[in-house]
Amino acid sequence: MKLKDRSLFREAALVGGDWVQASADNHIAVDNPATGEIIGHVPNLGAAETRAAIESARIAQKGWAARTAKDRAIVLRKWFELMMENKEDLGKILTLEQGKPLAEAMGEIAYGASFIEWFAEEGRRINGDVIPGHQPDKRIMVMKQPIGVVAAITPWNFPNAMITRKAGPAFAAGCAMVLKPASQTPFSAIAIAILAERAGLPGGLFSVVTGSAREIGGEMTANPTVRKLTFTGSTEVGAGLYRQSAPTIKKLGLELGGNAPFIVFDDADLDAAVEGAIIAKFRNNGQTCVCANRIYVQERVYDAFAEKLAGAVDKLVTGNGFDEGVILGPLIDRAALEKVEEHVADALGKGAKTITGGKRLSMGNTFYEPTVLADVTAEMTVAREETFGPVAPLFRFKDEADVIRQANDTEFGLASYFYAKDMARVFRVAEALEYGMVGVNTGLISTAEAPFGGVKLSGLGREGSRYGIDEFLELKYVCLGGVA
Ligand SMILES: NC(=O)C1=CN([C@@H]2O[C@H](COP(=O)(O)OP(=O)(O)OC[C@H]3O[C@@H](n4cnc5c(N)ncnc54)[C@H](O)[C@@H]3O)[C@@H](O)[C@H]2O)C=CC1
Ligand SMILES: O=C(O)[C@H](O)CS(=O)(=O)O
Repeated sequence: MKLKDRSLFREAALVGGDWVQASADNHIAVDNPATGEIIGHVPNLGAAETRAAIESARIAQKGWAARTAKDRAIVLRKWFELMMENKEDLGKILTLEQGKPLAEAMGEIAYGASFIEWFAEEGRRINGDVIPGHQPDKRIMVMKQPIGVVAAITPWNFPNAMITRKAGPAFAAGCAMVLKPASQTPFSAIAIAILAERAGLPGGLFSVVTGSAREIGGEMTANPTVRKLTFTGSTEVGAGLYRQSAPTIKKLGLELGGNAPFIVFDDADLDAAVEGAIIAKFRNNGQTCVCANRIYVQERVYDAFAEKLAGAVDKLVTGNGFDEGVILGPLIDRAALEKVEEHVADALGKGAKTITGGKRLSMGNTFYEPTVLADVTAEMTVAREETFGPVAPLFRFKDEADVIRQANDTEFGLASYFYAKDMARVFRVAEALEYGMVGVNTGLISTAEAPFGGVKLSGLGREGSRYGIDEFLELKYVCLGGVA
């Protein structure tokens, strides 16, 4: 991997303003999911280093919160500019450790940086209220203040954007952050921490602690100095962190698993629906929490849609993310590929048919053909569990009532999508879907301007938009008496 700025690839963690190098006898190896080769090592840290990072954060946060919103915005704007100036290097580091094609990785850098840009602006509009008093001599004020020290735990599938979607509002609100990135993809986090230092973020305000998830998470959830925990990842882990945070009553942000329905009504523009399904299903090789996990097609257009979708899927090239023309990279690891194989085998065993794809590729242990399955039913595992891979299962439905029932038959509620032209239907279906987000005639909804998040087992809170900064603020009510 050739970088313009080699210093952005650093085998070290950032603990309270100090860089801790990976040692030969206590490190975590990081591999390239496309080839299996080791690309570097990071320190295997635990509770003691996490405690130190939290204490440094507590101290640094006081000074940071005392600065004006404009001062904080200037530093964040500089951080955004440095990310964009170094987009190619950051993209290469991301492709190397996560596998997505370089163009998609650079797209993630721009998407991730957009949260820093957005919240640099939002941070200057954290306004309170002055409310008419309830008695002649009283005046009521409402202040919004930073919650303080924030702990963040992020996943491997978006190693840049899932961090900046939290760090942007946290720092804009005047908070400090201690981050544990996914062990599969730490170098993207380290690289943006280097740029944060260059942008002028004070030492100790932002730590990146690599190592034992259980130990680091255990300290983050138990330490009373941490007033907010923000997590993106699986529902299972999120529920555990929720339990662990209860004794210290922390504010929680949970962006968890999904099981998105993608519905094609018989009045849909089928070519547009195919284009949307390709994005919603195969972005990041199907490894996003908002990926279409179930595709419902109304009976009258089922065969036409299935044929068009299979034709588009056959054009998707799978391979190493650094190779020209590759659209789909590897899955993150062998276990992810085996989960995809299990889902396909279960569906075929219960009567589904393969239209295209359906087996692993010989180029390595993490590559799987983009796949379309027909005649999928609710009894199959793919209907209930997130596949997190390049498999598009097609279900049939009769009418609106039938598909709303099927689409809502899940304990998840993150993203949902449907294609239809009739405006009355668009309102009826958007209102009936039990999800935090609904894409209408589009398969790509994620943007810094909009509130991202889910309901039910998909999590708590929203990230991005003007709502996202409230997650890092506390309201203070001040009652002024004696105002005669
Ligand atoms: N709602 C959303 O925005 C997103 C949800 N996800 C969900 O996450 C899953 C895939 O991502 P993974 O990284 O495999 O999820 P994961 O939940 O295994 O890991 C996520 C993060 O949690 C850490 N972690 C794991 N066990 C922990 C513990 N006991 N204590 C503290 N930290 C722990 C991991 O090291 C990683 O940093 C899928 O279910 C996907 O839907 C992933 C990305 C975004
Ligand atoms: O799945 C995730 O990790 C992200 O939330 C996906 S998105 O923000 O790029 O839609």
